[in-house]
Amino acid sequence: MKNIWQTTLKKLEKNISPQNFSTWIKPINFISITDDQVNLEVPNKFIKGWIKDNYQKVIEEAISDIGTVNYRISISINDNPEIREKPQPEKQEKTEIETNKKNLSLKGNDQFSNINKKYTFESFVSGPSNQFAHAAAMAVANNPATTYNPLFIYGGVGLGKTHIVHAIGNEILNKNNNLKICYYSSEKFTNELINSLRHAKMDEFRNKFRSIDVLLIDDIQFIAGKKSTQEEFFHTFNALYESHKQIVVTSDKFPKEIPDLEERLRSRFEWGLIADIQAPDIETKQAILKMKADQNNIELPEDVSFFLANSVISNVRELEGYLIRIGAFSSLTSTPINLEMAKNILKDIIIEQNKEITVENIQKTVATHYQIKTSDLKSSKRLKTLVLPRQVAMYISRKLTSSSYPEIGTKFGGKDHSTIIHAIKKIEKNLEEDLQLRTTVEKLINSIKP
Ligand SMILES: Nc1ncnc2c1ncn2[C@@H]1O[C@H](COP(=O)(O)OP(=O)(O)OP(=O)(O)O)[C@@H](O)[C@H]1O
Repeated sequence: MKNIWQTTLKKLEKNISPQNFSTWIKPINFISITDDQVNLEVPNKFIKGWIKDNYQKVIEEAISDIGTVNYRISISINDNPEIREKPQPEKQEKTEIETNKKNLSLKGNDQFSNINKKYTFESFVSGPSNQFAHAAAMAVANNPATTYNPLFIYGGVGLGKTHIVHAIGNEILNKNNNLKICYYSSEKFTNELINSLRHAKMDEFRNKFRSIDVLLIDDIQFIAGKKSTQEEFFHTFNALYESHKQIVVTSDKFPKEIPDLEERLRSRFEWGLIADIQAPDIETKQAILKMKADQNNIELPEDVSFFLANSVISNVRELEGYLIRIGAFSSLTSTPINLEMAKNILKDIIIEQNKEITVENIQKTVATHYQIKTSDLKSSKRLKTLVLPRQVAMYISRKLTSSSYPEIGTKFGGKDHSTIIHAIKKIEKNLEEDLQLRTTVEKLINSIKP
């Protein structure tokens, strides 16, 4: 019977992206088949819900295809983490420091954790754009180091990554104040490493980081290109992972998109769960505004909230900044907030609603994202690192502007219209299969659209 499941897995692997396959399908345990029912087991409620919503039909079809029976699946939960197949960390050479597990620097959570009490799950508004990351973060906070390790959260600037990471820390601390939780930006990690190197205090540094129960590292993209930081972080990661400690990492990019990041680190980030945060929709932005207004005792009329939510494309920090500005003006002048006042205060800073979308703007945005020159997009160089951005830029140009294929061709250095059609078809096809590309293109489109 287990053979049926093995064959099903092979079929599913062909039809589901590797990322989704390893996140959702791999944790499934086959239990038994009774009549037309296949009994499966998963480690927690979150995975069960996700599979039911997204993969139940695909799995049922894949199993039913094998024989003549139309199977249904039944999923139960086994919350014993041992049943979950986990990738085994590569064996790491032990340094003398790693074998010395003495706790030299950790004396108590409060002086060490750097957790911002303000950022909690209660003060985090969940909506379609961040639902997945939010649910994954809650799962980690409820059961650290059992299911999703590491948890890798990525998303654009000001979309709540730091908030959610602190929320994990606060939630864990609320439940178990004895755990050593440590929040660090990757910049701070680097600085501390440099100082420790300079002052010959590497033993202390290592002991400190390797005696943590939950390590929260924010903005990991900043260690890109820094060889010794990556090296040290790699060993810290391994030491913690091997001792079943929770690691949470945030980044502004998907692991594969972080330039100059060592492959061995990149692959470790992909061991656990990768969850993204997208730009919030209008409703979520308004809900965030309401929460922030309440927190700051600001009376925010509905039309002003709508105006703000509409004016800020994605960055929640920016949204919050505008709200505080209007609130401050209202309080200093003792006048209630209204739409005219809000428009007046923000007239110089708010992004114009009708910002024109042009092929040139699209080229600039895409080139910045991929860290290449706009002239490379217009060139005919066939380097792999240029071909994809070029095709993405062509695809978005066609999608967001009314330019014809020949017009787009002209703006891309005089290319034939058939080249543009080919590029667009290629991207359309890849978008169906490649989650990472889909996320990138969605992010680019969101940042280009006013
Ligand atoms: N869903 C949300 N609910 C409530 N507040 C939010 C939400 N998303 C973002 N914020 C708020 O927006 C501000 C910026 O968020 P945060 O610093 O977490 O963003 P970030 O993604 O870490 O940004 P960066 O990329 O610059 O590091 C914070 O004040 C945070 O509380």
